[in-house]
Amino acid sequence: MIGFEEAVARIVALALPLGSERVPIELAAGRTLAAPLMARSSMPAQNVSAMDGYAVRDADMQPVPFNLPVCGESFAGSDPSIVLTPGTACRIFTGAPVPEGADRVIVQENIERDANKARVLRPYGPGRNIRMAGSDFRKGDVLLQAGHRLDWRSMTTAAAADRRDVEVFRAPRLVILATGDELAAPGHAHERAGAIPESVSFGIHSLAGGGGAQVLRSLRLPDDRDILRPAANSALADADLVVVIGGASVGEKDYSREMFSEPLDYVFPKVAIKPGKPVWLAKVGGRLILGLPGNPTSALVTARLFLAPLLAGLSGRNPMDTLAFGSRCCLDALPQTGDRETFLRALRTEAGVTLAISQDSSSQMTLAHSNVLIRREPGAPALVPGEDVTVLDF
Ligand SMILES: Nc1nc2c(c(=O)[nH]1)N[C@H]1C(S)=C(S)[C@@H](COP(=O)(O)OP(=O)(O)OC[C@H]3O[C@@H](n4cnc5c(N)ncnc54)[C@H](O)[C@@H]3O)O[C@H]1N2
Ligand code: MOO
Repeated sequence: MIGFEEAVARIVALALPLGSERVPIELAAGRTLAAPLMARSSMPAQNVSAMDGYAVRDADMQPVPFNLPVCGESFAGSDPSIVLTPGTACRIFTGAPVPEGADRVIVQENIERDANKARVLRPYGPGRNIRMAGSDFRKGDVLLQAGHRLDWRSMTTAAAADRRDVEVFRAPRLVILATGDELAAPGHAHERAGAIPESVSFGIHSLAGGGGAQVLRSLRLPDDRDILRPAANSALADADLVVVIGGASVGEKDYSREMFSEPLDYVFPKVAIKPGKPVWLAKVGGRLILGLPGNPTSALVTARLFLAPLLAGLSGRNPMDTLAFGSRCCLDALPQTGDRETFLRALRTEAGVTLAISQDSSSQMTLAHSNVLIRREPGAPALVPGEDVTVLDF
């Protein structure tokens, strides 16, 4: 059985971008640029005022107080070709074109307006209060490099480039299949004896969306081969990646592998980790199938460790960026690790990390109260409180 590092190495080798497409900027959030994004025009396009006040010429300045007649006004969006008549001031607002000939903008707090006159009352200081054309970026500048993921901050930068469409890597299409006779839609489990709420797909859907996938559908299926097989085949027909939840182990109704008609070409059939040993990844044609164990904590831990880097790579990002391990002081004692690499659920606070109250792989309560995984090597010794441990955001 391969270990965690080898499983990740195999994912990195096969998680390559699925190609690129042009999308309207309003659909580009969360996508990764497939080409550099160049500015169509300079920002600002002309010299603009940084403040609300009056544009003046230095040659007209006198010891305060003094008066200047006000001729004209410039608002954000006004005609940029306006010229400042010598011996006058122009009323101006933040973001408005600075009239040709003006050297500075005096903020209105230093000026008293009296009908057509601006009376400069106080010394206005050395600041010119003018943003020069191209001072943020210039026409043709590369604002964002290929490989950059458009987050909420860089979406603003991208839109500022004045491009209607952007070239991004294709979002991996995902189908989620949750299997198990016992599963009911949340809100309906109590209606049937033996049923439990199908919960894992909700976590996986959310992780996948945040990871850049387009989730085509998420289905809840019984352990019935006649129902599983067509669902599995149509998932493979539509998706780049199918995520199957449950049935990964050796139970008599564990059909997650045999529900696919075509033979599975395993990337790995299981991994020596705890929790989540039955996790598997296979190729069928050009598609991928990731089988997650049904136990909710096992499913979410294996999704964090393997689905996150897989989606990153398929959508044009570096898979290893999702596996940035750090080090933290552990406030609890840790037991010796068994023969599998172990990922303990824990909560990070300013003081350090504390173990989740239950380390059972079926736990769902603790998922909401954990935000890191503590990674421990196989056979790692017991630790006393206060020692540093390796952690990953969870
Ligand atoms: N004899 C053995 N038994 C088990 C082994 C083993 O090696 N030999 N492995 C254990 C390990 S480790 C795990 S993890 C589980 C994984 O089993 P499956 O992937 O086959 O999961 P299921 O049997 O389908 O379900 C396990 C558990 O999780 C609940 N479940 C399943 N899907 C969902 C869902 N979508 N939402 C909420 N809860 C779900 C299910 O009801 C079961 O309680 O196998 C061990 N057994
Ligand atoms: O992988 Mo299982 O997660 O140990 O219950």
